[in-house]
Amino acid sequence: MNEVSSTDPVLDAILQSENEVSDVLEQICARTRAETQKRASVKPLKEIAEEAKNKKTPTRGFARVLKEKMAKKQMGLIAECKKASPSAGIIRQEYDPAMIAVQYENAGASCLSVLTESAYFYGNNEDLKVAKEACSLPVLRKDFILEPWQVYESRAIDADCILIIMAALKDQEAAELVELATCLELDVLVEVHNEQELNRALALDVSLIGINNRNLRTLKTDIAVTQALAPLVPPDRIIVSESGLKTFDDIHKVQSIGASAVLVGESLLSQQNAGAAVRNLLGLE
Ligand SMILES: O=C(O)c1ccccc1NCC(=O)[C@H](O)[C@H](O)COP(=O)(O)O
Repeated sequence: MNEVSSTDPVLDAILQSENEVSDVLEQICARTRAETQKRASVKPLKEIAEEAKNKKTPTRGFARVLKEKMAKKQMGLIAECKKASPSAGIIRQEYDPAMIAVQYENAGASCLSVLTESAYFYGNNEDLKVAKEACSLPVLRKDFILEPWQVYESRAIDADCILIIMAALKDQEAAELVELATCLELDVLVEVHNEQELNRALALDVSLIGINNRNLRTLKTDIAVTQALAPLVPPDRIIVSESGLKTFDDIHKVQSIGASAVLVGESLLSQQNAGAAVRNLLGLE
């Protein structure tokens, strides 16, 4: 779905190479690294680190809210804002993340997820800022976090939580990003798709384990991934089942096998009324 062209020679080279790489995750990560390098040349690490450290407002406690839901045996819903995705194409032609955030919150979502990746999801940092300002929910910055620069940036743009994708990182890189995020009071959702990634994730000092039902190489979703991996997660971690969840039955299924929260985007956003979609999904109407 990558329709974006650039006037930057480094990005142009990446765009050209993307056509030769079949793996979507690799393509997104290559582009994200190039973008981050470019942005870091405009705003050096020292400067973005200062911005992050100077943030006076505390984060909203993303993991805390999900823990509270879990303690009450209620399913936590992380409701996602995104204009588009590689698998779905454009989901919302008229995309208003602030309005969607309000609808999600009023309908009973526990947390928000906002895509900030631009080339494949048509998101940006402003989307996160306006969505956060419009509601009182804690917000996950949904992006491909590969560099410390992006962790500082996440705090600087007022994210409460970041996503770490094990398939995109080496163990040491993941551990360093988690440590930095924790120092900046950001929560971390660590995403896995198979047993090997899960074992690597469990070695990290994080409470939120995201089991992605989507294979990021083929883009296909299958709830059987949560079914297979959830029993391997120790009870002191919070399981978030992610992607491809559409119905109350799906939610019930993953809850019955140990998921305490779900991350849902496309099935909510593809309905006209995102609030009604949340209530239906949670079995509230
Ligand atoms: O959704 C994609 O096509 C995709 C492609 C490549 C990397 C990540 C991708 N999605 C990210 C996600 O995991 C979802 O945004 C999230 O879990 C919500 O999934 P859904 O409810 O299926 O929109």
